[in-house]
Amino acid sequence: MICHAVIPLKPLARAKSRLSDLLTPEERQDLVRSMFLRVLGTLVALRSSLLAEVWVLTRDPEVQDLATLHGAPIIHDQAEDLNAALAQARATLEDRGAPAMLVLPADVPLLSAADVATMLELLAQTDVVLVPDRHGQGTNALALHLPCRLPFRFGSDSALQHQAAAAALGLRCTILTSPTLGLDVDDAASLAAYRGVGFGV
Ligand SMILES: Nc1nc2c(ncn2[C@@H]2O[C@H](COP(=O)(O)OP(=O)(O)OP(=O)(O)O)[C@@H](O)[C@H]2O)c(=O)[nH]1
Ligand SMILES: C=C(OP(=O)(O)O)C(=O)O
Repeated sequence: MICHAVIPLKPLARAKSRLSDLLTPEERQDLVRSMFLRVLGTLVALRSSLLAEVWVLTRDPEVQDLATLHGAPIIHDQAEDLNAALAQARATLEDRGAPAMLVLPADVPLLSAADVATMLELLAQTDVVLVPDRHGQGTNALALHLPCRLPFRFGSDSALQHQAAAAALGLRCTILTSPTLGLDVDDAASLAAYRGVGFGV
């Protein structure tokens, strides 16, 4: 399954606001930048094998420069929020005839090549693959065949929201739990877990 990965990233200066009590603005930006580069590095290493392309969805000029340094094309985020930005990115991929889309946020730094391979293996047998966060509530990754009408429902309880939206469209949704991809760093506990494995500011 040749797939296009999309990494959405909001402006660094606004990222990880939930960590503002713990980290200074500079520490937050360093954390987000380092996590993004880990995710980007993992994915660009899979181009020409599992992935046809790795796109970075952002409006932040620094993030665009980092993506370009890694040979990743930009989708300039012109939307109001994450779900609208992902819909914009999906339209771009569909216009290019991409057969599948893999959404991987920039805050899942333990992402492994095996995670990507497993998601794409599962996608060959289903309509949607969803990786929930470690609590089973958020959505840490989503793989779709294109074209696809599934609405993006990132936000609170998004794992259930995406499953319900898939069911409403008659789409089969396969859940993949992963100890690596299941960790998104967005609060004190997940930051401690990330630091516990030897990373993170
Ligand atoms: N391009 C783009 N990416 C976004 C947008 N909103 C969130 N993201 C990214 O989507 C991923 C998951 O979002 P969150 O977990 O909410 O991350 P966050 O917004 O930095 O965290 P908080 O500010 O604490 O809510 C992260 O990589 C964000 O940078 C958006 O409007 N546009
Ligand atoms: C946007 C999401 O991430 P978080 O829950 O970390 O905000 C989500 O899981 O839908």
